[in-house]
Amino acid sequence: MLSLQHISKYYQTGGNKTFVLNDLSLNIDQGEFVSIMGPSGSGKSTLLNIIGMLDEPTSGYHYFMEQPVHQLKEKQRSALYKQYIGFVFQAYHLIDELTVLENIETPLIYQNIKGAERKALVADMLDRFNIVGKKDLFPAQLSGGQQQLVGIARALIGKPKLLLADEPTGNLNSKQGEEIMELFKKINKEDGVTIIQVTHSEKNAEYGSRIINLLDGRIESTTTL
Ligand SMILES: Nc1ncnc2c1ncn2[C@@H]1O[C@H](COP(=O)(O)OP(=O)(O)OP(=O)(O)O)[C@@H](O)[C@H]1O
Repeated sequence: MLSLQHISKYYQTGGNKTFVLNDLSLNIDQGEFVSIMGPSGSGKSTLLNIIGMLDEPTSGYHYFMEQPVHQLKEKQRSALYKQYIGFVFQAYHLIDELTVLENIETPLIYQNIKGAERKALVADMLDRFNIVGKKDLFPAQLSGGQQQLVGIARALIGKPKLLLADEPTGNLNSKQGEEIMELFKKINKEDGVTIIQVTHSEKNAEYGSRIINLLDGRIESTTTL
């Protein structure tokens, strides 16, 4: 599904190049649940953002769903993203002025899905995530755990093949975090959604089938569970 080959990313600081990712290669198959760990500054978010096409490497080859992402134009990349990828952020990134229902609906509007179908899809998602009663509330009226559920519902509404999550439980208490991890496990097992998550938590990482440890922009070790 995903192949990164010799990916590097550096920033020019003064006369020096600071490498955030250094000649990193990685393959991920459809159906995997991968956890990325590593100390602060080791390049985890940068790697996830490159996989999610929110950031570009300085060099290297990036293939996703058989497409050479490194050769695609911005418009083609964004079409690929919209079709296949859902992104969940630590800070939720919900739109404050929109209700729960409207936040979840947003990706479908971008995908030009008609009103009646949108309503049906959102209703299913609200039901599945047990948040029907919250549909007309605004994000500020929800707990952190509920906001993250909305963030995940929004990421999944377009039926992505790949779900990317950057510290999805970082702002949650351990019970809420566990619920999110259980939900990820279910999405991965039952719906076959491939998941790549960045986490600082050993416990959360173990929900995955493979743990990749980054150090200084390189893969230091990989553990298969
Ligand atoms: N625009 C930039 N200019 C220079 N350096 C940058 C820039 N953006 C990111 N970096 C550096 O890239 C490195 C990796 O950042 P990244 O966010 O990928 O790390 P991380 O492993 O996700 O860290 P954390 O666990 O703290 O979130 C950091 O040292 C950061 O300072």
